[in-house]
Amino acid sequence: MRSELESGPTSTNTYVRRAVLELQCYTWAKLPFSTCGLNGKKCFLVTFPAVDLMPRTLEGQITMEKTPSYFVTKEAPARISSMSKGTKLIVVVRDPVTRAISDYTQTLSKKPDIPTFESLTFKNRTTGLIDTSWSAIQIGIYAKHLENWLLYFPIGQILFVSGERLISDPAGELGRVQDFLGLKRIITDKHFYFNKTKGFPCLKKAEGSSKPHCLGKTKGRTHPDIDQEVVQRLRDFYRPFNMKFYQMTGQDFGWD
Ligand SMILES: Nc1ncnc2c1ncn2[C@@H]1O[C@H](COP(=O)(O)OS(=O)(=O)O)[C@@H](OP(=O)(O)O)[C@H]1O
Repeated sequence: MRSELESGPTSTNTYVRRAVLELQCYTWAKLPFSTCGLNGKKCFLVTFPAVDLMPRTLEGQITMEKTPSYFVTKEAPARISSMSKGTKLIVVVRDPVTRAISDYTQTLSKKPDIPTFESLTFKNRTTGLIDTSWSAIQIGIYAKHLENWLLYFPIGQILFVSGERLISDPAGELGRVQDFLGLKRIITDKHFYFNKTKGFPCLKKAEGSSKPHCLGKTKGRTHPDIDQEVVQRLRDFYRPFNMKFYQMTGQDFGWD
């Protein structure tokens, strides 16, 4: 079985699915590698007994699975590697400060009573000590998570997609994804238009339809205003980790 795993915005998955339109594409958007206690293929099959019933991935087909939390799940690399060492991994990353605020905004939309972003950020506001145990902060330490993956996968088997460029140059970024997956470049500039109201690119035509397709209502939520001193403190906190991440991936994401 040849499989690809993707961690990051759901819509990237949608775009990739369009890129593999001519191929058969299965998507299992569940958590087989992060939630069950067993290893590798066994773990996958326990969570997905139906996998046995599915046709095998044949030449010319791609099997995809998409779960954002894999990238930060300690057990995921070993489990995935033990199921299929050749799995290609795609991770969408964005500025960790914006990511933290976005994460907080999403939680706030579900639980309006949570404390402020500023109070959750610090262990001690006076000393400026950041609370790295808060998941919104912890997830953005990409270099640390990547170290864990590199114990099981070579760096060339992981593609890092820039969340920022996915907005400013979707076709360019999707071009990299198509190349990485060994696909013909089907998705190009002509498939997108920029929707100013949404602030995101949209597909001119949705899959199997003649109508445009934009991101859903829950994407691109307005972020709350955060105290600029706190934002600066977070920028300082992430800088060394970002630099290490650029070094490890050989890509400058331009987050400073
Ligand atoms: N295509 C594309 N390009 C750039 N950015 C994108 C894209 N799709 C989703 N997003 C942004 O990613 C944030 C989380 O999105 P998702 O809800 O899809 O992620 S998740 O799969 O639920 O984790 C969310 O961030 P916020 O805008 O801060 O809420 C999305 O807007």
